[in-house]
Amino acid sequence: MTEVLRLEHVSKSFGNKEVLKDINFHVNSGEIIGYIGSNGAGKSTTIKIILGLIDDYEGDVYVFGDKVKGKTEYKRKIGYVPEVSDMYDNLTAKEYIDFIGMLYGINSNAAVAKAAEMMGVFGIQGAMEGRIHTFSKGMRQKLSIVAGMLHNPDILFLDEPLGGIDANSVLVFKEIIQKLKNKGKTIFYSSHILEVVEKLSDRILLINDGTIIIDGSVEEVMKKQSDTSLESIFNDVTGFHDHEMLADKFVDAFMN
Ligand SMILES: Nc1ncnc2c1ncn2[C@@H]1O[C@H](COP(=O)(O)OP(=O)(O)OP(=O)(O)O)[C@@H](O)[C@H]1O
Repeated sequence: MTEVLRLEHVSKSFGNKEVLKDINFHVNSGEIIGYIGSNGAGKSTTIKIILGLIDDYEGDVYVFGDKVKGKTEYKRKIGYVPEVSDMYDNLTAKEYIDFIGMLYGINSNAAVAKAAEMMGVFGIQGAMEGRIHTFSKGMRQKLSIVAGMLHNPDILFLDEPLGGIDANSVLVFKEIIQKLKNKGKTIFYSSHILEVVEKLSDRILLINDGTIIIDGSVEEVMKKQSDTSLESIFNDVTGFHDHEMLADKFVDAFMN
């Protein structure tokens, strides 16, 4: 097993708001990491720092042992499927894939042929000539997945990747993740759908208010917390027990 990613004492503030507070973890090849936390906990900020989209942070990020601050070459080893993709809506899928291929130095015909095969797996091969602004939410997300994986990255960051994707393609996607793991790829999976995270992940990283409060295998974490599901662990460690009261409050307001 090779160490592919390490964060050492990473902290980040926006103005006087401390969003990440001394984050430390490392990840090995072939691991599927479920990165979870409440809204605003700091998940996307962590991922953006690793991707080099935010570079004014404290501490260090290492990818394959090299410090990445200020560097770009390492980005070829990383794939990113964002939660909301900034696609160029007026392009066709083919033009978009061509553009992504160009960014990674993949020849146009090879990029389009590879994408067509991957899109076919998700049942959207017919969309290649369509303009992205005409796509459904799920079609956009499938194209985003294909685009993020086109360059055969070693580490894949998936931020809520299943949004809008139909149940059959979700099944295929979960299999793909397992098979990529078996090929030694590392998957960093961030999602609020905890049933999926629980099933997919080898290891859970739970960030709360900018601090990693859980780091361990799903079994270890459940044993330690004496809980039976990731959802109840999440509720417990984030100190949330008010769902019934809050639902009553909402319904009361609704009925008034
Ligand atoms: N560019 C920015 N400027 C100011 N504050 C920011 C910026 N980006 C993020 N934040 C703040 O940092 C905190 C963490 O945000 P982040 O997007 O990392 O959370 P998250 O865990 O990904 O949340 P979610 O689950 O809702 O996607 C939030 O309070 C957010 O308002």
